[in-house]
Amino acid sequence: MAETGLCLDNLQIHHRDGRLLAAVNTQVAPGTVVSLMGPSGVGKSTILSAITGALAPEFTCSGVITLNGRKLNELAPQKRRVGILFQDHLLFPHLSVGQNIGFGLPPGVDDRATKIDAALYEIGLEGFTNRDPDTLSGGQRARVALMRMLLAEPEAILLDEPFSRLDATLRDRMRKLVFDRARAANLPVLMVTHDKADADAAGGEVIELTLSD
Ligand SMILES: Nc1ncnc2c1ncn2[C@@H]1O[C@H](COP(=O)(O)OP(=O)(O)OP(=O)(O)O)[C@@H](O)[C@H]1O
Repeated sequence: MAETGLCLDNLQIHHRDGRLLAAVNTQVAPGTVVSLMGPSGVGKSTILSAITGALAPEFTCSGVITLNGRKLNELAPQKRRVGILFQDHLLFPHLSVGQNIGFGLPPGVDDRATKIDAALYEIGLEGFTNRDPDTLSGGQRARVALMRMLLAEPEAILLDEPFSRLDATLRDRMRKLVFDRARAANLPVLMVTHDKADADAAGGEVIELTLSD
């Protein structure tokens, strides 16, 4: 049977000139979190880009990335079914909150307005459909970004320091929301963080990357 979860089998990222940037070999089981830590510039975000298919042309990657037995390496980003959350909780500024959420829904899905309303209700933002994203607080933006990602029904979640800009109370709430949702949906989560408390809250394996010479 094909292996479930997210597997990074000897994933190596090289600069175009051949220098090694980062290497990682791990398996993230469904419903668990693996934390990627290490100094600034060690290549944590670049590893996530290799998984989403958004690796900058300055880099190449080798090794095999599989998600629930599907090899991702050559797949177009939109076919990988990997969701990612960033620290800036990037929302489309020219779209309303409802349209931002709706962006996560697969095209052609029925009853979009009802699904968007239900999603907003679930994150405590009932009635926010027509609001401009710029009028939201950081915590509200974070929840909208999370919902938009989940509605796309990803098979794995990548987190690039999504809690780092939130204040302590919101950070706790957001961590719980993300980890609970991932566990409930049995999704593997790979989280980049500088904050040991994030890794402690996640409770899974911690991989410490070190700078190569
Ligand atoms: N698009 C790019 N073009 C060229 N170099 C890049 C690009 N993106 C990142 N780099 C370089 O690759 C290295 C790794 O960057 P990356 O963002 O993956 O590190 P990181 O470990 O996530 O750092 P931080 O913790 O500061 O976010 C850095 O030296 C960075 O300057």
